[in-house]
Amino acid sequence: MAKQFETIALIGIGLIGSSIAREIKDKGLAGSVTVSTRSEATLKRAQDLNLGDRYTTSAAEAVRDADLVIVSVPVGASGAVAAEIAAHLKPGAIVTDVGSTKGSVIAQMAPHMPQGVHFIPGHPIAGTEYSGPDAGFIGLFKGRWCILTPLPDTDEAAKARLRTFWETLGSMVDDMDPEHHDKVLAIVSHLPHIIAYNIVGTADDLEAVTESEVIKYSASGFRDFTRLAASDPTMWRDVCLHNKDAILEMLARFSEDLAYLQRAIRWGDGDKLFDLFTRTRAIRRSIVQAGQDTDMADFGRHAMDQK
Ligand SMILES: NC(=O)C1=CN([C@@H]2O[C@H](COP(=O)(O)OP(=O)(O)OC[C@H]3O[C@@H](n4cnc5c(N)ncnc54)[C@H](O)[C@@H]3O)[C@@H](O)[C@H]2O)C=CC1
Ligand SMILES: O=C(O)C(=O)Cc1ccc(O)cc1
Repeated sequence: MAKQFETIALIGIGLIGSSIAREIKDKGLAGSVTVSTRSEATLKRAQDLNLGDRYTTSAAEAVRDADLVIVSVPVGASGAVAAEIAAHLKPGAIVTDVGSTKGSVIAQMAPHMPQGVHFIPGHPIAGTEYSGPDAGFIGLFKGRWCILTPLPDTDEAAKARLRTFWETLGSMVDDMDPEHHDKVLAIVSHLPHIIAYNIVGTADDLEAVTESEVIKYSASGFRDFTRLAASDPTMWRDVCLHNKDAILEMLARFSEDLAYLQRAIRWGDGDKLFDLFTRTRAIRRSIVQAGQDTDMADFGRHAMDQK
């Protein structure tokens, strides 16, 4: 495939950054890739995995000659990274990110972006419960959505280049308003993770009561929750803190609906239960039919296989 950028800088080289690095190398999308991350140990691991061409712990140094800068760090670190790179960005460079929240990332990064630099926030809706440079793999983004949340007055040519980049990685690309993104992702991604952390925590607290049988007899439903609940604690702490309003709004709605369910069970209202379960089954079936089954467990297994 043809080269799309002369130099790409990857700031943060965990699951997402290293998956992007592998794709760039595999598809020959850059003349040169500079990898930067805060810790020496992670950088060394990235070098051992041969994820880039140049390696540095200085994000400022990494972006100096980059035409495309991709920030793939926990969302709480976005502001610090933006502050560090701002003065060193090349005029005309495209700066993007992959953070799971968009309003907060924009609030943290946009004020630092100099005139003449194209800041286009993004979010690939693709991942696993694994983290770190070893967890990345080619194919992670294939057939998955990548949402761009451009600011008003974003340069169309720069946006088109970023769109083409993600499409080359196999993604389908959509534009979205950041506030809308944060609400949608709160219900389809953030709440499921919070619910998983909660149910696994509750089961763990109950271990004494249930004589340690929770893990022993865990059925596949509970196991599905444990996969999500194994996701990176730093990343998900940051998501919760940085999409606070939308998450709290969705949690309130969720609690209300749970109370409705609780009431139906208490009063033996089988019709209500049956109606809800019928409606939700139809949703799952329509997702599977549309070929949009986000069974990330497959990705998880794939990542494990690569280790
Ligand atoms: N894990 C997932 O399934 C998905 C994650 N995301 C988003 O992608 C971003 C990265 O997530 P992962 O790759 O999964 O995380 P990860 O934990 O695998 O990697 C994070 C990387 O950021 C580096 N880092 C942390 N703080 C830093 C700082 N202050 N300066 C420079 N580097 C720093 C770490 O050393 C590591 O290289 C997050 O914002 C997350 O919300 C988006 C889609 C899916
Ligand atoms: O592992 C899973 O099931 C995921 O849902 C992966 C994921 C995590 C965070 C995102 O912002 C996008 C995708």
